[in-house]
Amino acid sequence: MLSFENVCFSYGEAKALDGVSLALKKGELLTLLGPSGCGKTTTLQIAGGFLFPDSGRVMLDGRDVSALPPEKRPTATVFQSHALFPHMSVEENVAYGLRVRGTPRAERLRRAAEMLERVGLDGYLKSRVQDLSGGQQQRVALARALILNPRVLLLDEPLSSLDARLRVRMRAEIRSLQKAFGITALYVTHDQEEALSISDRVALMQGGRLVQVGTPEEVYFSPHGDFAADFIGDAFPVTLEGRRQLLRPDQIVVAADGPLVGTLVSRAFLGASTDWVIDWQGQTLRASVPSAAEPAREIGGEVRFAILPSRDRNA
Ligand SMILES: Nc1ncnc2c1ncn2[C@@H]1O[C@H](COP(=O)(O)OP(=O)(O)OP(=O)(O)O)[C@@H](O)[C@H]1O
Repeated sequence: MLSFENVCFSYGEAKALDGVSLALKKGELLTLLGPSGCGKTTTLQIAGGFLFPDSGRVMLDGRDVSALPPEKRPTATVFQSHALFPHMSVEENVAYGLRVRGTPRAERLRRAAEMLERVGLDGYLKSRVQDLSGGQQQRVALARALILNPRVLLLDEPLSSLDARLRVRMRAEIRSLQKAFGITALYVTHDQEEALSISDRVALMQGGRLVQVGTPEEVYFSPHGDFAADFIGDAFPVTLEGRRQLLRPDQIVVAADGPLVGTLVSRAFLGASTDWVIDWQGQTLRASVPSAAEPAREIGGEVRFAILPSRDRNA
């Protein structure tokens, strides 16, 4: 479908991508995940034809598209800012790409209306985009991309301008639209929860390279190295029975009859859960305690807990 073959790219002297090889399967949603500056957006822009590789190739349906500009590629991009035209109505925004392609007016408006119905915005055809909510604008941006019938949909942090609640709702909507259309999608985010919840596979990046590519469960339960374990799931290192291990906060279970005894160093209330930092034999542990079941404890007081075995299949 879409693949990157040993793609390298530099902005002047600064190397942004250092040999990225990745193949998307037909109909899958693959997420590029990683910290700021790791090269996610650069990879997406190379897929969309906004940037061209210094070396390596981008293949789409078996064809080398490395040198093609965006309008010559069967891709469509949804940007972080939505990039909608504020002076145009919703239907004009959605029909825009068809207008550029020379589709007759009656047909493009018919298809725009159809697409807006599919994203749940029928009734808003004549609205001005600035009168819509953030979530509705997001759906207009999706409809505008999907109407072009792209082979691959590219999404660059499409939810980052929305508030936290709407982000959670819209990621489910994007996922269900992507499945309903059966479209292959490349999605960029720096939010690990978003990546785990929305993806068929996650590609974790660091410093312009791919660290690990796998299903959400694979990258969570079998991280390749400390960076992956820490970035996806906040793992921390502990020495247990003379062996270094990576634990996650949900493996530390605070319980009155726990076999291990430590000292509570600090706690941070997060709502549904409360993060505890526990000192245990000079080692620092982090526990995620369900707030409803949080025992009353003084900072500096004794804490009893158990450690759940790791589900890491490589451990
Ligand atoms: N236009 C540019 N000119 C120079 N350097 C750039 C430019 N755009 C990006 N870079 C650099 O290239 C590297 C990769 O950037 P990129 O935007 O792909 O990362 P990212 O993972 O998408 O980060 P973010 O999540 O912050 O958007 C970074 O070190 C960044 O500083």
